[in-house]
Amino acid sequence: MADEKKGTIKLVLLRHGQSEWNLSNRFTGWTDVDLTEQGIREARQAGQLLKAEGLLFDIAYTSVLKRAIRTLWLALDEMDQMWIPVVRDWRLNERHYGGLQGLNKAETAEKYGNEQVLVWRRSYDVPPPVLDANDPTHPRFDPRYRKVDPAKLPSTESLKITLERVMPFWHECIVPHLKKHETVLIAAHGNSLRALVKYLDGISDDEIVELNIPTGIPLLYELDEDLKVVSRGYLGDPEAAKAAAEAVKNQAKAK
Ligand SMILES: O=C(O)[C@@H](CO)OP(=O)(O)O
Repeated sequence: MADEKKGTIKLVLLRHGQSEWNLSNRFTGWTDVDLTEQGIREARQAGQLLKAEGLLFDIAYTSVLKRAIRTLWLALDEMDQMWIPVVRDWRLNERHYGGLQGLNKAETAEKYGNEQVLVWRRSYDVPPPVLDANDPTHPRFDPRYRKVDPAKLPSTESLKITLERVMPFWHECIVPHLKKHETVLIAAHGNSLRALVKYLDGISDDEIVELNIPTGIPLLYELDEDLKVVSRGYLGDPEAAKAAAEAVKNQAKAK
């Protein structure tokens, strides 16, 4: 239900709650791990914050990975809005982490150095090492992607490559709803959301290195008619959001 036509347009970006591989500190990417107990609590708390904000969503979008899908369900459940239309699309998936998927982040930093790992994790256009196309975990063997053009299925992705698949989905599928003044919720992942935030906030390729998105804290945008950002901010305690983003940043440091 559109908010008053003259008011700002509301968009919420929500990173999934803590996943099993966030807990074990492993590069996750397209690996379909579930939420931990803490992740479930985070998703429910996110729903409570959205409820307290009085948001009534018209449509929600998520990836085809269960940590984001379940986060969306739990948040919608808290708001008693499980009835809204939900679109799942692979283009909102986490960035594909290539050959790093499954490796422990701190151990990888010990082996290759903090700087190399920072480049792999946060540089704009340097992709991590590729995942062998014959590796059984390659997306081309996963039935959920059977209708995706195999040429589009990644073996690794930089943030730039991620952005290049997220943005067409944004323009084709999400923008038309925002233009109708609908209130939109996107439950996705650290790096697919970094790509969107980079675009919305006009963050440069260099500055994006510093941006980390915490799990399970809704980021509310208010947009004008041209979908330019009027305001943005995490719901709830701003200090908690800052501390959680700092913790994400420090996950991949050698001990
Ligand atoms: O492992 C991943 O897929 C992502 C998100 O958890 O990690 P990072 O924050 O290191 O990009």
